[in-house]
Amino acid sequence: MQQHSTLGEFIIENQKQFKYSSGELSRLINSIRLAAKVVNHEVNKAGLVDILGTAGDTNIQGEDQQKLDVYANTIFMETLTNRQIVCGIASEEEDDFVTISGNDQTNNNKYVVLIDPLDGSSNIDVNVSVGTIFSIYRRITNPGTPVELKDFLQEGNKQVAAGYIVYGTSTMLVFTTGHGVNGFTLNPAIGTFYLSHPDMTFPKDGTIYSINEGNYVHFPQGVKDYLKYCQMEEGDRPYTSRYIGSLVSDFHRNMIKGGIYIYPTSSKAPKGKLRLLYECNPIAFLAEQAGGKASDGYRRILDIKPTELHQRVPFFCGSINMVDVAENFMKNYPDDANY
Ligand SMILES: O=P(O)(O)OC[C@H]1O[C@](O)(COP(=O)(O)O)[C@@H](O)[C@@H]1O
Ligand SMILES: [Mg+2]
Ligand SMILES: [Mg+2]
Repeated sequence: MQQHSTLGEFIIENQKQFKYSSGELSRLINSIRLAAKVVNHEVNKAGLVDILGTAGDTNIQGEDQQKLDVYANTIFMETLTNRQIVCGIASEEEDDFVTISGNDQTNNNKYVVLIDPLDGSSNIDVNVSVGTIFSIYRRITNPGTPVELKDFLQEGNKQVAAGYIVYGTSTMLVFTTGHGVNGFTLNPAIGTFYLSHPDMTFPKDGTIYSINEGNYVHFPQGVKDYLKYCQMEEGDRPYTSRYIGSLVSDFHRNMIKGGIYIYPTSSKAPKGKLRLLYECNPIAFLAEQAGGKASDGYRRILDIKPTELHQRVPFFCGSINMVDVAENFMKNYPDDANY
């Protein structure tokens, strides 16, 4: 007999904790749960169906869209649109934000969602775990009026909820509404998410670092110095290098075991690679809610004022003591703070 509470039960039990709890946020998280199950079903049989490889188009960031990027985007967009629970959606795979309006062209809903439908796209074809990342804000324009860009360009510290789904050895949905972080594992036999990881907490320290060292020559000096520190024979070092190449999966492992993930600027990617609004902000919110830390090497990610929908920022995220040490190396090169 299943002892764990289900995600549905957890949402009902904790709804009163949700900011402005009127049931709308619960319905929204429930819809994300539904879309996650549909995408999970397709991910699991990738290789048997025509879902591998590129879709033939590029997104606004010039990346070749994978078929699963497009599929996951369609499922999340349709699921959230059809249920009339959001007033706008921004996605990695959509050039501009999408306004969801009712039959009367207005929308009285309070929330906007920003989403990375499929994270870790380079791993889809090689059967390595991938994910979905979501971030939820309360709109700042008045309900009933058209949604505007400013509803999406809010600082990360204004998020009302954020989370990810990892499609790995098991499928998990991990999220926060600002009251800690909880993880739910999908029981594929009955299609139900169960609370398997209550109150997830980032170990203050760890011995894992995650970075694409293939870009080493392009890294800022502060990052090179930190990597040398990680690899020195001293105390609990050298640390172990682990890099899956899916932000969600690397973050998930580091949150459980302790570790740091870094995607810095480089001469190839002057502003870094990861997108502030639907990758860094939601992951940073989760990290902080679990007792970890997230910055761009200098500033708290959640305090960065966004200026563009698809803007990129450098990302340092993980165990608080490890991020502190990495930042101390970056501080030696203050000019690199102006990326
Ligand atoms: O291959 P690289 O340059 O190391 O980049 C890997 C990083 O890029 C990403 O794949 C970017 O996300 P998308 O796959 O959603 O575009 C991260 O998940 C991952 O951490
Ligand atoms: Mg991504
Ligand atoms: Mg993506």
